[in-house]
Amino acid sequence: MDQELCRPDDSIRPRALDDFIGQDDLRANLRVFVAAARERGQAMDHTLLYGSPGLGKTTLAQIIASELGVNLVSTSGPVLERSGDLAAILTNLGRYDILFIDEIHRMPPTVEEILYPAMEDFKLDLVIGQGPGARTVKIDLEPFTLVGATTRIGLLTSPLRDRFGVINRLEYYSPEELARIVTRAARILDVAITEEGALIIGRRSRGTPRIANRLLRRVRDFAMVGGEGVVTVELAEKALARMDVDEQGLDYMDRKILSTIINHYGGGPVGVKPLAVACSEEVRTIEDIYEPYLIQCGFLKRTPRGRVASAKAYAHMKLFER
Ligand SMILES: Nc1ncnc2c1ncn2[C@@H]1O[C@H](COP(=O)(O)OP(=O)(O)OP(=O)(O)O)[C@@H](O)[C@H]1O
Ligand SMILES: [Mg+2]
Repeated sequence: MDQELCRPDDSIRPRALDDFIGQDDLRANLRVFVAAARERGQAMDHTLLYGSPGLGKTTLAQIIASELGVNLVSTSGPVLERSGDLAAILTNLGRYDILFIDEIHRMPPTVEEILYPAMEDFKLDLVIGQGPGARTVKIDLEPFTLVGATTRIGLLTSPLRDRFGVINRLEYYSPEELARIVTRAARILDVAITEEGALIIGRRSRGTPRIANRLLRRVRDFAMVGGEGVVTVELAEKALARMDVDEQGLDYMDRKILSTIINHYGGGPVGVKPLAVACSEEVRTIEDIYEPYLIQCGFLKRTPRGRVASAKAYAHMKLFER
């Protein structure tokens, strides 16, 4: 229990490609790339994974390393403040290791520049000294694979993007896939759940495994306290209603965004900044987390003049008027 509290994701995070549910095309491709790299005895091509938060980018990076049988070294864009930070990591990589850089779009330009020769030729250009006496030395690196992850592919510079051999987009999951993910997690967490109960959670998880797993944990609490211990349709529906998650999987903030556009801005268009202020939320959070799903479901449209609520949004929000 303690361990679960500290690292809530670890026990249910899939460890092998076979346990990873959904993203079928991507998974099939990765299987080929991994097998080919192993067969050739080379580092796998640099791989970029992009998609909304919680769709499995970090999980996949770990799986790639374990399928290749190599070490994974993890860091993230914002952590790499100076080029020396990245140089230290690169020189310590072992042969064919995976270097995972999360939020790679947030790497400072000076750090990004030393990544180019490292990715291309497995070389590091180090500048030693300062001023007129400064000189560059080239250091050979072990062949490695860079796995980059980002929620914002549009913010990647093109020189960086072009150096990835493989660029993969993670899609939202279907309710059925999410139900399978929930069923698998329930088995690991020792929660009894019916097939239909899992589908209810799957339908309301915004296409996102991380949310599905989080809802499962909360529904489990309701099943244990005051329930029969089994997650049935009735129990799942009751628990999700208590958590303010509606039938479309929208939560309080999603509905607040829609109702703000409809009631304060006549349905839009409204810019994301005033919208964020009106909702007391950060622009980035709205852009990265809420908007993509609202757009995907057809509740929201992005136009050059701002965000617009769709007819579907009006119909959905009517349900909440009293
Ligand atoms: N395909 C999948 N099958 C089963 N579980 C999954 C799958 N994808 C993700 N998960 C679960 O969802 C959780 C979130 O996944 P992960 O941390 O890999 O997302 P991410 O894309 O890296 O998100 P972020 O952008 O926020 O870093 C994981 O702990 C894992 O348990
Ligand atoms: Mg991640």
